[in-house]
Amino acid sequence: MSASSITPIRWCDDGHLELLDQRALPDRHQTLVVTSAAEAATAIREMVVRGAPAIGITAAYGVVLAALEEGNDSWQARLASAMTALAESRPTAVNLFWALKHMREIIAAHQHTEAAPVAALLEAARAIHRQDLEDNLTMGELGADLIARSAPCAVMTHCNTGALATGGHGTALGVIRSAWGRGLITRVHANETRPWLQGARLTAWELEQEGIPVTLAVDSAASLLMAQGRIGWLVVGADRVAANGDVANKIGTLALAVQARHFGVKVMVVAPSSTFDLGLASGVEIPIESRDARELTHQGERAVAPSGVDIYNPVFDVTPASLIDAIVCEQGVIERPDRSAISHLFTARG
Ligand SMILES: CSC[C@@H](O)[C@@H](O)C(=O)COP(=O)(O)O
Repeated sequence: MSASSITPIRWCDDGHLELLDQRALPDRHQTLVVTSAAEAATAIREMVVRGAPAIGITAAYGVVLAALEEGNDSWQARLASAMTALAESRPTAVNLFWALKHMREIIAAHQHTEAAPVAALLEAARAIHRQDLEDNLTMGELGADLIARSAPCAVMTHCNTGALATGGHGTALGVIRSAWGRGLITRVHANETRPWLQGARLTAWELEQEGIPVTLAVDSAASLLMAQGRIGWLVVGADRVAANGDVANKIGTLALAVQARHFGVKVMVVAPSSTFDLGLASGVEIPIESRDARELTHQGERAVAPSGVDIYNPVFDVTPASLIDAIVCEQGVIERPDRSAISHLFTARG
């Protein structure tokens, strides 16, 4: 499978969704068939599909599945309850709520039709999927232009922000792909990303598919790599960007940004406009997901912590805007992000 053919989400015209099961990667490539909105919500919750844009796209197709379902309730009631279940699947990535809002607008426009507006909902879900890929390609070029200022250099990335996490190409990994294609990058340092290992299992795999040189290291090696002057840019994605430019992303991003500032490494956040939540004044308002203690206490079936130990397992953190050099969005690049720069970008572009 080449990187360009990695397709984590596929709508099938007989009315079901196929998800590449990311829990089994990199050793097994298995597909999960999803036939209802409830199954789509479970797949998001259980990380069959993950990454902010991919979660939003899956939720949009989940609404289409609900429209295709049959039952005694009105289609309006059925879709309302499906959207509640989808909205409860994961709390941090705002792309999920953005996609549901979009689908809700389609439903509102067809409120009085007798049957659920399946065709219109499917077209909307497909458009969200397509647009995400287009946005990633745009951001890839914009981000690569920034890297060009210090090229050639090695970059560090965290978590997985590639084709697996999006409609294709990727956000931060999309910038890395584009920059590699332009000869601007010498190597990618991927952090393993404890505890779920998105960096080891998914990012290293995606980069290897494409022949982009990648070195995998434990998360705690990042500061040493930066101290040795081996990293030009830290390039990460986002799950939610507040109106003042604070960024929620995979746990560990905050520590990386602090270290980067200390060692003079530039920090780039790559996020489409669907990841911005301009209704939140700052990052303290972003809901942070905590996941199961077992992610820390076990490796597979083996216990690696004493039974019953108290566990703290937040899976995102918030990096203040002051530690970010640039946010790359498909609408444009925001250097030294703050409230006024963000508001200017979105008002200028609509
Ligand atoms: C394009 S992806 C940006 C973020 O969604 C990514 O960095 C991330 O934190 C994903 O977290 P995950 O818990 O794997 O869904």
